Amino acid sequence: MSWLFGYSRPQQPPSDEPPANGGEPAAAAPVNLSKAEKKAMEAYRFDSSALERAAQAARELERSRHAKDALEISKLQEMTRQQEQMAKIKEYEAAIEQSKVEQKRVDYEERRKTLQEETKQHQMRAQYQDQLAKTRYEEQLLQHQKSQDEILRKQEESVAKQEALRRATIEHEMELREKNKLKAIEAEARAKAKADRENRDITLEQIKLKAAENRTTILESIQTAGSVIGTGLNALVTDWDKTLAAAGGLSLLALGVYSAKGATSVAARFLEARIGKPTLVNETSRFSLLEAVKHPILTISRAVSNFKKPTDALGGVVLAPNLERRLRDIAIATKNTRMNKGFYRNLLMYGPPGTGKTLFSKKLAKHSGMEYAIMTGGDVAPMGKHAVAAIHKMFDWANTSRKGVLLFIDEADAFLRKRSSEHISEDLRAALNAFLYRTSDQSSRIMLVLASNTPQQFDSAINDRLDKMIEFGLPGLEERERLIRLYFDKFVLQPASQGKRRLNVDQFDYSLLCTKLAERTAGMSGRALSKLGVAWQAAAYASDDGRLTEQMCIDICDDAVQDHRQKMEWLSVEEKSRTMIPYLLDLPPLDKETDVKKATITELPETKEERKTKKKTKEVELEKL
Ligand SMILES: Nc1ncnc2c1ncn2[C@@H]1O[C@H](COP(=O)(O)OP(=O)(O)OP(=O)(O)O)[C@@H](O)[C@H]1O
Repeated sequence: MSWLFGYSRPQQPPSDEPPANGGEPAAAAPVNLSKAEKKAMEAYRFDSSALERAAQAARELERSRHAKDALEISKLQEMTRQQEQMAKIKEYEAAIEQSKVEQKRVDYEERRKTLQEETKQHQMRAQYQDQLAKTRYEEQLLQHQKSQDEILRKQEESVAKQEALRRATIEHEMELREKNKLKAIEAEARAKAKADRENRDITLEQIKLKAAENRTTILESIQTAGSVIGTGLNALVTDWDKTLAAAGGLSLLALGVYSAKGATSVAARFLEARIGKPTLVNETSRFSLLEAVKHPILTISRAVSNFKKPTDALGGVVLAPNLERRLRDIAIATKNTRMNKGFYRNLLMYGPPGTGKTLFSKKLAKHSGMEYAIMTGGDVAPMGKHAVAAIHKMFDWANTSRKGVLLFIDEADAFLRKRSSEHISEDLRAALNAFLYRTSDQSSRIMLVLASNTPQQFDSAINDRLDKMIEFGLPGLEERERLIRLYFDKFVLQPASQGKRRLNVDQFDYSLLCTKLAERTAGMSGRALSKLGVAWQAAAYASDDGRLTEQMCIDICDDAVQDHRQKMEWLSVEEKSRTMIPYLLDLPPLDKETDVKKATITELPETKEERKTKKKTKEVELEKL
């Protein structure tokens, strides 16, 4: 269709020739014009060729058969173009709307950020104000505390002054009273001496009269008694029947008295062996009628616990793993011996005090279904010549038990020491002999457990009777930690959790505390650690609100450590060298300069090298001693 409007045709250069259709020439080119004139002419020239071509086309169209169609097509084209224009307009409108939405979104985002920033600023300001208020409050508190302290200090000072004044007054008063008293006594003595001196003759006369009277009374009584006995004897001698009757009566009376005495003592011994508890036995799990009458509640509770299932022999006893293994074997063997009615083996337990010897022995008896009896070696010597009878009585009593008795002798070295020793008395020697006689054979009724801190003092015959020797050492680091946990739980956590008593515990890491305290308590025995638990409990009860804090635990532990070290220092040289060398070597030295109380829990423990050097130094010192 381009031909219709002629825009696709190549443009004809303007020519001077007349057009083919005979029309007018476009313009007559002026000839011989200067350049400037030509330029001026160019400005007014109009190219009419396009119009001409359009007119030509219109004419051709008029003549053409398809003129109408062409017009329709051009109309359609125009409409299409208009629709395209409309679509574009819509697109532009949509783009405008889109840009408006985008603008709104950006605005909203801006506003949100601004709001956020404002909130943040507000928060920061609030926090800062809060911080300021806190600081101000703390300062006020501090100020208040200071003033309180100052008041307290002044009050204390004034009380101390008053106290000093009061004491001085009392002392002065007492001094005066003492002086007055002395003066009174002196005056009294003087007056008495003067009176005595003046009444000397009268007093002497009185004494003489009294003595004469006494003499006369005694002489008269002797005369009367003599005459009565003489008359009686005279009558008896002269009458033979009376003499015989009197002799028979006296003999019968003597026989009656002696036989009654013998029968009573036999019956008493029999009853004592079955009902009572021998004097040498301090503690026993065995039922005794006398004990039941004396302590009924204790006896009932013991009887109830005896009916319970046998307990673990090592329950609640914390020992080194090796020792635990050995003791477990012994417990199993003892239980089987009892069940099979075999012969018991005698044990020796030795080691420093408070390491669980007695505790384990009791548990062993309970675990094996036996009864136990505890005696102390130190009780034998004071009994003197009665010790032999007491030992026999104890063995008789033990032999009457059907369950079997674990006879635990604490401090056994006190009476089972070497017979050749000069320090042993005759009575003690006799007691030892009696003991040796009663233990000469293996027994299926009595299991002997000797405990001693110095087993090297035993008589060789005693050593011969021992089947197993077990050393109870001081607890190591791990055992100490277990012990501390055990007693912290027993004495603090359990009563606190029951809530019956007035005891609370602060929130802190108990486990970490136990670990740290174990490091500090080197050289302390199980007994010392159990006392630590009791001390914590007591401190909590003593506090105002019944609350136990971490710092209280640490302070109490430090005190105990300090006391323990002091006790170790007090041990005599002999004791140190004889019994405690292996255990003392493990103990860190006591440094009097450092106040353990001030030390904090965060202190680093000694290094291995330091410990070794200290150990060596101590060894050398002990050797020198
Ligand atoms: N190994 C341990 N495990 C748990 N508790 C222990 C241990 N050792 C000691 N104790 C605590 O210490 C207390 C005293 O212990 P025990 O009487 O058994 O010591 P011991 O070795 O017989 O001392 P001693 O030679 O002075 O008689 C026990 O009742 C227990 O509370």
